Amino acid sequence: MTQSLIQSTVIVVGGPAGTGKTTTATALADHFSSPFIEGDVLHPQVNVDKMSKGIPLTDDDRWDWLKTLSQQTSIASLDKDNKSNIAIVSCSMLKKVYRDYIKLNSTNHNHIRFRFVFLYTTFEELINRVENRKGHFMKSDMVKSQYEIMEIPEGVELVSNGGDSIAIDATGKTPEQINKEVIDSLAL
Ligand SMILES: Nc1ncnc2c1ncn2[C@@H]1O[C@H](COP(=O)(O)OP(=O)(O)O)[C@@H](O)[C@H]1O
Ligand SMILES: O=C(O)[C@H](O)[C@@H](O)[C@H](O)[C@H](O)COP(=O)(O)O
Repeated sequence: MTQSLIQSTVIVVGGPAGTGKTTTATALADHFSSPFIEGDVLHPQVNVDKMSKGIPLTDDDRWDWLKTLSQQTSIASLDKDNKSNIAIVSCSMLKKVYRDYIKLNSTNHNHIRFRFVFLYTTFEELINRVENRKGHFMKSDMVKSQYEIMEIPEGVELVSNGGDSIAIDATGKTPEQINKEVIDSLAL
């Protein structure tokens, strides 16, 4: 695939609960003047109910949600009124198979460049942040299951090796530092 076929870019900001997805995605949207879609808003009510009770989602609960967020963000990136030709979405995308699924289920994956920005930090920091977060269905008892299944992008997944992903260790960094590191690493 040559660069000339690329019409737009979808940036998916991921990582476990409390890692800073919404904070980073909002800052990226501001930087690029691009739309930001909060992935949690696209869950069907049945998923929200499950997570609210502290029950982790299964892969079968996730596929339709991942497809929906991929397609809505792809459409937003291609919208003729979106001059940046970039759209941003937050999604935990904890496993490689979810990242692959998001890309393959886009409306037009041959013409959309994907960038998966995976943020991670320590388990203790995540627990602390999620416990202090108000008004969200994810409670801190869900962080353990997320941390256990989390696959930080590595090897051929990385942009530096020809892939679509960047992995950012957010530990001890301010949102501004993280944002700069992300923008420098995106290779857009
Ligand atoms: N780099 C950071 N350092 C310290 N706290 C942060 C940082 N990034 C985000 N936070 C805080 O952590 C909490 C979770 O951030 P949020 O962006 O909502 O994460 P997520 O969307 O991944 O769940 C919020 O209270 C936010 O203000
Ligand atoms: O920021 C958060 O609170 C979480 O990351 C939240 O977004 C949740 O994890 C997913 O929406 C559920 O999906 P998974 O079970 O696949 O993480």
